[in-house]
Amino acid sequence: MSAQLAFSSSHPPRPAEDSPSTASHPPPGKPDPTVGVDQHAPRRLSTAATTGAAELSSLTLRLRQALRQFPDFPSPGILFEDIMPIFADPSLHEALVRALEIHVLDTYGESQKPDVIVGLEARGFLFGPSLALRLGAGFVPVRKQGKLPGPTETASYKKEYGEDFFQMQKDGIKPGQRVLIVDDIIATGGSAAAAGSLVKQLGGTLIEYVFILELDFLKGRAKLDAPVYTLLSSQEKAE
Ligand SMILES: O=P(O)(O)OC[C@H]1O[C@H](OP(=O)(O)OP(=O)(O)O)[C@H](O)[C@@H]1O
Ligand SMILES: Nc1ncnc2[nH]cnc12
Repeated sequence: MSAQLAFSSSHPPRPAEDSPSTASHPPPGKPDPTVGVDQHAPRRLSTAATTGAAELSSLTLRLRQALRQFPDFPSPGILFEDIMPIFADPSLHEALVRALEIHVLDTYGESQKPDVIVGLEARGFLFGPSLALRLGAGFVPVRKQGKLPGPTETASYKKEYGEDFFQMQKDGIKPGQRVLIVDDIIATGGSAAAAGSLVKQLGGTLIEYVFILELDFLKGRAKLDAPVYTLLSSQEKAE
């Protein structure tokens, strides 16, 4: 039942760069790293990316140790993963936001990073806004039905222990904006899939889902049609 540390991602690492570049202005003599990348070619990580990977590894070890599990909450048979100790400790809170920042910058670089972080109610609100601020992105909430004023889009979903409706404000995302969805946990994937469909209904380009923790045995990522990254994976199926 113990949590396993993993950097779980469907992304290949970002191509090597010796100096920063953008899609329109790659460094002189270098191929544009965002165009025509051979996904299967072996890659050399830059010094910065290697340093980032080492820092990420040490941060996630600390984060994993902070998690607590509560059997039979909120209903019998559910092993509840409690992430709140991370937020009770400022140094772990900082470690979480820094780990996610490293992941996004190592994956997308400055030039391709998201315009908008979308966070899911309620636990996606705990770190989505801080991550957005670090990345210079906007933060837009996905809320449970009936909480947001003005015109909204609605999507229904089923989760590990119930059914619900999510909403976003129609003007929350401008067509073509690059969107990254964050939440604390992916279990069945129902919540995240509904959030992804809302982002697309609003015209956003969904670049990635990012979670702190993944309940691997529920195979929630199979419901998602964008890349998925989780800092930690955990919970083998309960006996
Ligand atoms: O992958 P899924 O099966 O959809 O489950 C994951 C979702 O369940 C939890 O939220 P919950 O709906 O319990 O609400 P809360 O964040 O308001 O506590 C969790 O924070 C995720 O949002
Ligand atoms: N097992 C679990 N622990 C914490 N949050 C959850 N959300 C859905 N399943 C969960």
